[in-house]
Amino acid sequence: MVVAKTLNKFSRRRSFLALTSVPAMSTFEEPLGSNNLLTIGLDTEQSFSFGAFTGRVNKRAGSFSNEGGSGYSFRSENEQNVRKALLWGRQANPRVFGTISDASYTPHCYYSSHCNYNPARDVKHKFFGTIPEYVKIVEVGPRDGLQNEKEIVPTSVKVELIKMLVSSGLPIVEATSFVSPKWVPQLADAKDVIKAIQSIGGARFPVLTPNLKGFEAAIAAGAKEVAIFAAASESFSRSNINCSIEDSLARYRDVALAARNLSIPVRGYISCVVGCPVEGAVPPTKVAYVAEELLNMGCSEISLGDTIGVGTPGTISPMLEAVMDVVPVEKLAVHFHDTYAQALSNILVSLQMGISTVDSSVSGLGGCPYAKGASGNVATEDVVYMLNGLGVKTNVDLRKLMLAGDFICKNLGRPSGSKVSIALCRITANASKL
Ligand SMILES: CC(C)(COP(=O)([O-])OP(=O)([O-])OC[C@H]1O[C@@H](n2cnc3c(N)ncnc32)[C@H](O)[C@@H]1OP(=O)([O-])[O-])[C@@H](O)C(=O)NCCC(=O)NCCSC(=O)C[C@@](C)(O)CC(=O)[O-]
Repeated sequence: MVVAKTLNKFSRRRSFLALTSVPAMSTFEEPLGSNNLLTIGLDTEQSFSFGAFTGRVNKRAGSFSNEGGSGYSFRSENEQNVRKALLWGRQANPRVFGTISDASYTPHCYYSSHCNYNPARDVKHKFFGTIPEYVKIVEVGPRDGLQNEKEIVPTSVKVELIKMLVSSGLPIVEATSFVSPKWVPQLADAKDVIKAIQSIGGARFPVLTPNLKGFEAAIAAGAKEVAIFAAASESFSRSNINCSIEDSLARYRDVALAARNLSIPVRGYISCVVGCPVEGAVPPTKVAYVAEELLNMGCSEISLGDTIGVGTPGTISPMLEAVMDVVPVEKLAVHFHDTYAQALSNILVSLQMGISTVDSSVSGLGGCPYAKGASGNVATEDVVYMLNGLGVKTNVDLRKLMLAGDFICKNLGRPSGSKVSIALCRITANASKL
């Protein structure tokens, strides 16, 4: 009810960007949007290749035979059978925690379809017409994702991860934090990380700075953007940064002023925007208060963090509504942890309310050291998949992103926290058995 009311209000108040065109599904890892389901089978010829094997699709059986010997690819005149073989074949197969390699998960593995007439567009417009055409994804894996890791991740691995994330098309990769190494030992190499990524072009690399000391160290190392992090809960503020909300805002005013003098953009975070591990529910008015303070001190963007992942669309939407009364929607970002599997629903409702910046972490890495029980951030792969399904542009290449996820998961010795990544690895493994 609250959500519906909120959305109606937004529909009336804002001139939303309509999704006038739906991009053709160009790769088989793309989700099936409603438009595709209704227009399946429109193509005349499809091809699918995996390295060096060539086979032919048996239309009736939905399988294919090797015809090229040395090759590994197949071509079909009938999209429907290929799609069935690839997309539904996974259901019959056992659970596979496949790993991705350049050879098996290859850029030249493709599957195309073109939709000429799309009767689903009206439906899409009705329910999703308020969603922005482009969403900026802020990748927080190297910072939020790793800060809680017990085993120290080598600097070289962090740097390689950042490179891979940038090469997937992510425009912003939060690289590290200039915080006390006694508090967050994992990020004690912040200076080295920033120095090592200086030559990487094509993305921005903000870093967290809790005070002037951190800010000065970050700038000296070569950081060109910083983020400050307040909380909407008094208890969390004290456990995270060892001071009250008011004291933190005073510190951050100093940081923001120093940043302005150097023309350094400052992002502001607010943690515990709907719930706090100590205090429980957090009222939207408190979040709005901190957001306004951060805006007034000069933050160019304010990221609203559901640190312990307890929010649902029912609590996220009134919180957003309160914040939007004091901060322009284009300056807001959402930052959801997925503890209760609510993150994608919360992102969807945020997009419907006009938010166009979403934080996420590759492979769902993460958790705050000062929020007991908080699990990882929403996985970037899952966010990209959902946005692809909605026809929203991100400019992120899902395959390259999955390679980055695979790289860091192997280094951490654990499976991916991205459901999309796990599912697509299964498809790849199945396809390679065909
Ligand atoms: C904020 C402080 C520094 C206060 O820490 P403190 O102990 O209150 O500070 P202090 O001023 O008393 O200094 C104590 C020692 O720390 C040093 N120090 C002081 N500042 C720095 C600095 N910048 N860099 C390096 N060293 C520093 C300082 O020099 C001194 O060293 P000593 O004399 O004992 O050798 C500390 O509490 C801290 O570092 N906390 C880390 C908090 C953190 O990183 N939390 C995780 C990130 S926030 C988050 O994850 C939430 C978010 C953003 O993702 C959104 C969401 O999910 O909701």
